Amino acid sequence: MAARAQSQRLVQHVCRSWNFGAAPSSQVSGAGQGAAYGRCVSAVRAYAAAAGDENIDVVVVGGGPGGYVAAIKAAQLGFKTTCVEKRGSLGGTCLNVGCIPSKALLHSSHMFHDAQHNFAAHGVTVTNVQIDLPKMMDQKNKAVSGLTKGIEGLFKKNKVTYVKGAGKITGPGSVSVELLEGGTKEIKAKHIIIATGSDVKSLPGITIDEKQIVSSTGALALTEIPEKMIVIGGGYIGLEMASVWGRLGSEITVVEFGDAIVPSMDGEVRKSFQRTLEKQKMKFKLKTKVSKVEKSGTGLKVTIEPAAGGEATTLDANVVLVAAGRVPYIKGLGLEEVGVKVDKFGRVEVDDHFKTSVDGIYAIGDVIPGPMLAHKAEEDGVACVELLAGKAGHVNYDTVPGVVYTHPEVASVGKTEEQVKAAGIPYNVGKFPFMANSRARSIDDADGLVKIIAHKETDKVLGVHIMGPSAGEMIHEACLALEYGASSEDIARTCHGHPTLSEAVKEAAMATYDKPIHF
Ligand SMILES: Cc1cc2nc3c(=O)[nH]c(=O)nc-3n(C[C@H](O)[C@H](O)[C@H](O)COP(=O)(O)OP(=O)(O)OC[C@H]3O[C@@H](n4cnc5c(N)ncnc54)[C@H](O)[C@@H]3O)c2cc1C
Ligand SMILES: NC(=O)c1ccc[n+]([C@@H]2O[C@H](COP(=O)([O-])OP(=O)(O)OC[C@H]3O[C@@H](n4cnc5c(N)ncnc54)[C@H](O)[C@@H]3O)[C@@H](O)[C@H]2O)c1
Repeated sequence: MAARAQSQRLVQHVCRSWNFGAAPSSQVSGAGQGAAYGRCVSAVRAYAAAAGDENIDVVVVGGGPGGYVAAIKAAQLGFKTTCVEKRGSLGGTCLNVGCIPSKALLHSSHMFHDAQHNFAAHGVTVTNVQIDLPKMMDQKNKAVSGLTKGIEGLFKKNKVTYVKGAGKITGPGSVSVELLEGGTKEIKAKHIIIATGSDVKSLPGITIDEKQIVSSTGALALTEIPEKMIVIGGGYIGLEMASVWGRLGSEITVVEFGDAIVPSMDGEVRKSFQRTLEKQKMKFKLKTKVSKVEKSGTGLKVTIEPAAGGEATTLDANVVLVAAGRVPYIKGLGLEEVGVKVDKFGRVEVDDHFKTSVDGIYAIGDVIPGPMLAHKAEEDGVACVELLAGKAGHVNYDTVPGVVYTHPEVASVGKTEEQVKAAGIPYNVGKFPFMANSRARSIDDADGLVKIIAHKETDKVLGVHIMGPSAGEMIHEACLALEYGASSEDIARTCHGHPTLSEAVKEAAMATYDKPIHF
């Protein structure tokens, strides 16, 4: 605040001394003079902006979960920090067009579906359940704007300078920002952190218009419920958005190139998950690719063919969602000019201290290798600035959980059974179904299981996979177990509250090294 007031006084002083009149608000002496003063203020401000900020310790390019968390942590560690973001709001993909709006719509659509199909079994009768889509979207937008503004508040609280504009690295220690309000700003800093995230992977022959042929961004803002929706890609985005629109009444077909949905998931859990989604009326076309999407009247004609090649067929749809993965976003950053190396997938190459190939330039989050997840980006951000501060920052990518927020949710951490087998590690498996869990039965939401994989000789937990209600909340005791090198017996002998869904984790652990009680 003091710096701002000081610069305000400086601008007034320069304009008065240049005889452009007085500040119109304080000493009004004619419209002409006021306008001249205004022009002078703008000119001096533009000059000051172009002259730039010196003596910055850390400049973070990108204000997503990686970038904004890195900026806050850097400021907390005593670095003079600036964060450059070109979107016009903080929070990146996650808060604006990713995690948050998708979870808002998943929750709203789940409530609608529950009211229609599940309330009656609990003796709650509701008739004529309706969807007010604009209101549903309003609630989503409110959640997004509240959270993005909250980050601006955190920046103020932690004294992070927020520069709105597109940053380009012009050399080690130099970032030139094309300001959203016009003009440019030069920033000189000791350390530059690239946190520019990722963007939708486009597919040949398919042009996204964000109305009928949409990426996740368009799928989060449809103004009508499509009668038929084709989802290209049976991964995280595909299945979450398919759940949203399927629950609201769309007929869903998921076209997946691979021979299974969510390829990173444990095979047994994935099979069970697919069966559950099929019960929810989702249709799957595996080992299939979409080669073309054309407009046909008011709808779309979608050409599909076997992934391995073969005869093409067509499907009709009102909306096609392209959800075949995301790619790192480095457009306009000037990486090639400054010599920052990227790998063949376009990811910025970093060492285990987040250092790029150029001294003083670091990278974190979706733009570097590793799972493209918000919590991983945040951990990268914290570890990166801790290392800059001479501390021991580290992220263990083997214990980053993955959660698909469908219903039931699927959450996992560590190795799948396939991975353990392929690595030739001797192992035990323990499983426990939610059908045998008293809490799941009492709330009539018992689809799914907990599966634990532990080393056969040491009993050390290697992987935990949960499909069930609130799996995304339950997975964290497994993350802790993996972080601390716990055994399945450690989990089993830990007292769990009753009746809770988490007791299924305890029982699965009992089944891993011994026997469960309730199954
Ligand atoms: C629909 C959807 C749902 C998702 N749901 C989840 C979920 O539930 N859980 C989860 O963990 N992950 C989820 N993700 C993934 C998650 O959003 C990303 O992993 C996370 O946002 C990555 O954070 P980041 O900071 O690396 O990048 P981003 O969040 O992409 O942020 C990068 C920011 O940098 C800005 N930027 C880019 N270039 C420049 C430049 N030159 N100058 C200034 N600014 C620039 C961009 O505008 C952007 O705001 C989801 C993604 C999508 C698309
Ligand atoms: N809940 C969450 O944490 C969450 C939610 C959404 C997104 N995300 C993140 O965003 C990233 C992107 O999500 P996504 O679902 O787009 O990617 P994804 O990698 O999860 O899934 C993409 C799927 O598309 C398939 N595919 C690829 N090319 C294809 C083609 N031509 N035709 C048909 N199928 C094809 C792949 O085999 C894969 O199954 C994810 O990697 C994830 O990290 C996370």
